[in-house]
Amino acid sequence: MAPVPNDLRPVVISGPSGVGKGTLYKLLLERHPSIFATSVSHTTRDPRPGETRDVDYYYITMAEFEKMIEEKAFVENAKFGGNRYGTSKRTIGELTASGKVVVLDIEMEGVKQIKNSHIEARYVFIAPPSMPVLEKRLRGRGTEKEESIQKRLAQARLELEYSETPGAHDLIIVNDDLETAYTELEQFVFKKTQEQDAKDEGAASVSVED
Ligand SMILES: Nc1ncnc2c1ncn2[C@@H]1O[C@H](COP(=O)(O)OP(=O)(O)OP(=O)(O)O)[C@@H](O)[C@H]1O
Repeated sequence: MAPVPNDLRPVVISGPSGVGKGTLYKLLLERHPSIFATSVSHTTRDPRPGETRDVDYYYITMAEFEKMIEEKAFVENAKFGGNRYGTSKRTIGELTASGKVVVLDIEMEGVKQIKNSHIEARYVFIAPPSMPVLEKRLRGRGTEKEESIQKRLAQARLELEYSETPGAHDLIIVNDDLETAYTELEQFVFKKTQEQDAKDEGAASVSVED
């Protein structure tokens, strides 16, 4: 039977491009589909062939997007190639209220925004074993041109620097061996909160006295 998580706070996964965030994120959702959920983002870009409205994205106009920013409806939002993307507080709130643990795959600026939005969340940073290994994975994936690889490696250095800021993340996982990294992630997300630990200890001592 699938374990039940004690902590429903969203899990924000970040780390440099090519480090394996997407791979770890997908494993978590595949192995525990009834526990974890992805949050559907809002975007101003048009749907691509094969995408489904309200499943892949909530497609909205630029005016609607700007209104949502004004209303502080997003925990984070970003612009890529002229299009805007955002994660809404409401989407996260509804999923959490339905008992799911929301997992977010977010880049560094988004992580900083989520922290400023003051939502309760847990922050996991995925680090590469080394820069040469990261470069090898980026090249091995075969999805990037040379210029894009260099850009991603430069950004990776900034992300690694940020990960060294005390308190920036609750956990840093070095993704060397995939299954080992996955186990660390799983253990972290199923960990009890300190309050639950204290409550359980209290309950245990009562039963001992009984
Ligand atoms: N522990 C690992 N050992 C070896 N290869 C790995 C490991 N984890 C992931 N990979 C491989 O590294 C490549 C990059 O992984 P992935 O696409 O998940 O990275 P990402 O961090 O999500 O990148 P992006 O932010 O660009 O989407 C993939 O080809 C993946 O199969």
